[in-house]
Amino acid sequence: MAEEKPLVEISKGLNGLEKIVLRQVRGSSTEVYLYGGHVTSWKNDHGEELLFLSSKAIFKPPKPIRGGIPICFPQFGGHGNLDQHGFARNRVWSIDTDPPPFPTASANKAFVDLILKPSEEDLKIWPHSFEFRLRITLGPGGDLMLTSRIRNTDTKPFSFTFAYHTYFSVSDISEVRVEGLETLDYLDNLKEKERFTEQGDAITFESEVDKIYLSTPTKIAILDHEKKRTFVLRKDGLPDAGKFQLVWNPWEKKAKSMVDFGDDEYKHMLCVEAAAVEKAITLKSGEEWKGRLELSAVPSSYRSGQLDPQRVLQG
Ligand SMILES: O=P(O)(O)OC[C@H]1O[C@@H](O)[C@H](O)[C@@H](O)[C@@H]1O
Repeated sequence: MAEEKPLVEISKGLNGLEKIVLRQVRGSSTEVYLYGGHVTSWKNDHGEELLFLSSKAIFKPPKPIRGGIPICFPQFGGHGNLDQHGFARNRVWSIDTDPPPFPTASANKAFVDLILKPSEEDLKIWPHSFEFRLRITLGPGGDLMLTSRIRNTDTKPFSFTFAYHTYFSVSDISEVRVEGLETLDYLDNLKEKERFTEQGDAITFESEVDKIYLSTPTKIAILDHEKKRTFVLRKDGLPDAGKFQLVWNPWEKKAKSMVDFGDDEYKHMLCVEAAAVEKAITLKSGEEWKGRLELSAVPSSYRSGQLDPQRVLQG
């Protein structure tokens, strides 16, 4: 019998938008829309969804998709003249059929390479030529990796901010802890970016949160007690970017004000975003920046004390 191989399929998604489905032999899968270069689904070997996608998400340009992993580029949030979070998340990307060599081995991995180049219209609002290559990889064990390679193809330098705006699916936000950010300094977006220091143990949630943590470690864990699941987030090669981590949950009031978000859905999501925000990245002509995010979901028996979160962080 032929050996089973990971699969890469192109199909039509919602509203006829093109999507790519990556499947691993043990059952994990991920879906990526060309619209936004946007990962909308990531399932483990048991077919359980690991990312949050709003039931009210609007899969129609120019509205970005609510949930999954939006790519914020060339501007994070309102830090500039562009629309919130830049335009990469609401442009149609292409499949990159001839990507430059990739340093890591691809054996047994399912992956797809996407590319975004600015259109004439984009150049009017952000006058810099670039090539943004995004590789999305599903490892044999179901780990999801996103690698961004952004090249300045212009004659002049440019600067940008960036984020992987990852929406995780959680059973109940009040049962969730984030480990790895405790005792760090953060800027509070809800208090005009005033700087505070996180006190005490792991981060828990009981109201709206919109914080930019500074000088964060390369590994962070999200513990979902009810689901007995721990997400481990690793970021590599994000030299400056790796120092920032955003944590966002709109909570009840803001949720109600968002057209593409269910009133109660804030209970089932948490955004923990690897980002380059406070200090923009500058690329000279011909230079390339690379930022990688790796996500894994492991069963945790944290409640019964079998899994020490510190081991997850340091291991
Ligand atoms: O509604 P958007 O544009 O997708 O943004 C969602 C949120 O994204 C977060 O990253 C920001 O810190 C929040 O301030 C913002 O509300």
